[in-house]
Amino acid sequence: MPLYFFHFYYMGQFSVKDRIMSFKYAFKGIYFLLKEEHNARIHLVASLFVVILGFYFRIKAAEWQWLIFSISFVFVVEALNTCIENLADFIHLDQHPQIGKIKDIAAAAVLISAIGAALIGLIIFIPYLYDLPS
Ligand SMILES: Nc1ncnc2c1ncn2[C@@H]1O[C@H](COP(=O)(O)OP(=O)(O)OP(=O)(O)O)[C@@H](O)[C@H]1O
Repeated sequence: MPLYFFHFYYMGQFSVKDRIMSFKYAFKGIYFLLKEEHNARIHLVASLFVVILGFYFRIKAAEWQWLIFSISFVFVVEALNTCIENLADFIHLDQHPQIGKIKDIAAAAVLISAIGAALIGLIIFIPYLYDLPS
């Protein structure tokens, strides 16, 4: 019997219903993120503003690609940061220097992604704002 047969056997039956449910859970995750994380809401407002600006200046396809990538990247990092914070609180609700360090490093990841996104935004929009060749 080929090895991959056992692999698929142990994975269980493929189910369209289960796949649809996994989408539902993921959307629930987006709902939790926007409901509980103020930073995610700020990012949403900033993203909408930048998208409106993109349409206003009719930016190029390659510029949209960078914009979409940086917007989604910050959301991804924010979601992972929220997971880490929730897990840390679940494991150890009391104050602990190690938990503090873990949360600080997770917050650093969000900050780094946000700085990167802001720089990409500036590189795209400054030429449009000052009518420079982009
Ligand atoms: N259990 C803990 N032990 C030690 N320090 C902690 C603990 N919980 C939080 N801290 C410190 O407080 C900071 C803020 O933690 P908190 O969980 O409030 O995140 P937050 O500021 O609400 O983050 P976000 O804005 O992403 O929701 C952490 O980065 C960490 O330095």
